[in-house]
Amino acid sequence: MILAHELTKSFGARRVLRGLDLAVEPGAITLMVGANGAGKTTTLRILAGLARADGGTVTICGHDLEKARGAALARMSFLPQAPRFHPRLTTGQTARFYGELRGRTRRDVDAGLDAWGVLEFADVPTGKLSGGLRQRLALAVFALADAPVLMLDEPGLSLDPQWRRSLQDFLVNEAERGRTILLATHLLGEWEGKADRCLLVEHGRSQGELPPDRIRDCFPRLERDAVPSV
Ligand SMILES: Nc1ncnc2c1ncn2[C@@H]1O[C@H](COP(=O)(O)OP(=O)(O)OP(=O)(O)O)[C@@H](O)[C@H]1O
Repeated sequence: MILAHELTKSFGARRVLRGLDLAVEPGAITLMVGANGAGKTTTLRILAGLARADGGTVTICGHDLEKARGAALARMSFLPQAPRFHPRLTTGQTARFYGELRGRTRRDVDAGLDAWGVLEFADVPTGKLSGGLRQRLALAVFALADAPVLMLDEPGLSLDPQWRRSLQDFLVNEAERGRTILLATHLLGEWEGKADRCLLVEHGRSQGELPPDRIRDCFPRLERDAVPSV
């Protein structure tokens, strides 16, 4: 379970989060949608412990992210919007590094690379992978954590339709296993009818929920940019 209460964050004079609350339940896929600049990435980075909020609290599976940081971080896996790896390390070296951090065997790592179709690139430096292949490596690393809380920032953008479908199947299955899944996306059509909940973020605040089977109809303004005023 992910709980956030009254999150605030500013970059200089720009107030990006203005008291954002959210509660994300286990056993479901919860989308976070909103216009460009609404604050989705900022929220996810705070929830993942990569950025500090100016105010508010975050709890991951009952562990306060400030007071019990290690316990909270150990229960989550985060896929950033543009994952970056050391360009000279190979796909296999990269996955094994993260696998070791999470206590996975070499066999688990290879199975993960295979599941995401990148085992055949195990000896290729990550700097030479295409964008989609790099994203599939990132997904393999993300999945290796086998964490109860999964957070993803626009995971499908660089994937071809077949792998976007595989990603969806993976997340539906993880939700059925009881994982807590929070995913920021603009690919609304793909998730209609697949996600369980859809949280709307506008101008750094939660603005309620959209029906998960009619997301596009309910929020046509997502087509436009809407950068919050300072
Ligand atoms: N490091 C930063 N320094 C300054 N401003 C930032 C920084 N990171 C984000 N912002 C600003 O915060 C606002 C929210 O950005 P954020 O990336 O959270 O939005 P988003 O909802 O994820 O948008 P998108 O849909 O375009 O990915 C934007 O106005 C952005 O320019």
